[in-house]
Amino acid sequence: MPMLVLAGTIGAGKSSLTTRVAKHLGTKAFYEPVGDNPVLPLFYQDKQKYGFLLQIYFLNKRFEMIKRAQRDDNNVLDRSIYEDALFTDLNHRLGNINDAEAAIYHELLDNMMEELPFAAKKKRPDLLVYIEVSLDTQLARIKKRGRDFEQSDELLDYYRELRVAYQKWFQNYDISPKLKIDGDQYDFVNSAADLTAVLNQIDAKLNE
Ligand SMILES: Nc1ncnc2c1ncn2[C@@H]1O[C@H](COP(=O)(O)OP(=O)(O)OP(=O)(O)O)[C@@H](O)[C@H]1O
Ligand SMILES: Nc1nc(=O)c2ncn([C@H]3C[C@H](O)[C@@H](CO)O3)c2[nH]1
Repeated sequence: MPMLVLAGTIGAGKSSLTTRVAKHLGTKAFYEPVGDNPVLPLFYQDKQKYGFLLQIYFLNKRFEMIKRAQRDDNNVLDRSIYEDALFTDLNHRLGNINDAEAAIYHELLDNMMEELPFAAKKKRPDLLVYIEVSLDTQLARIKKRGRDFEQSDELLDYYRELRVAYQKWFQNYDISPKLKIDGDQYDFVNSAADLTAVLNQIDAKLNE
């Protein structure tokens, strides 16, 4: 049975699709910590003060999640460890994380990756599914979901930068087979037909 990873920017639909793909494949779903994350609301209030701490928080949780998931060899993960580094690099570039913090983060990440069979490519994901959405769709979904700390108009530039960083990252991603899903076109949350179309694309890619 496969190990799938769902990737995409904030509000792209990863958690929603993780649930549906796991159900479809009869596998376990592993979610990113959000509601119980004490650092996330603080980060959105003061990115420079909490940027590094948030990256360490997510890296630690991600590592834990991958280790749990690997016990089963049969699962769907909401976001990849590779995207954590994308967030770190973007926040470094934006000045929210300083040079020393970025260097420490990457050293720690390398050390941790050596402990994962994942990193040795023995156990990389069988498929990375990237959901791409336009900025308008992303903003509409963030609004609809309604997490308070993600609503400020001041975050518009951050969301814009993140989207561009994601596009480049996906283009260069070569660690496993990959598939892009058009999250504007397919409403896999409300339309059964759209969900089937997306699941068919995933099945076809897994069977390649
Ligand atoms: N394809 C879609 N069509 C319509 N609505 C969607 C779609 N994907 C997600 N949504 C809605 O958009 C909101 C965000 O979705 P979701 O929480 O799955 O995103 P996410 O990528 O996991 O976000 P985050 O990175 O912030 O955790 C939810 O309200 C969800 O119902
Ligand atoms: N700065 C930062 N670094 C990360 O590694 C990271 N991973 C997720 N997030 C934020 C995005 C959503 O608000 C929310 C849910 O994805 O958490 C992150 N933010």
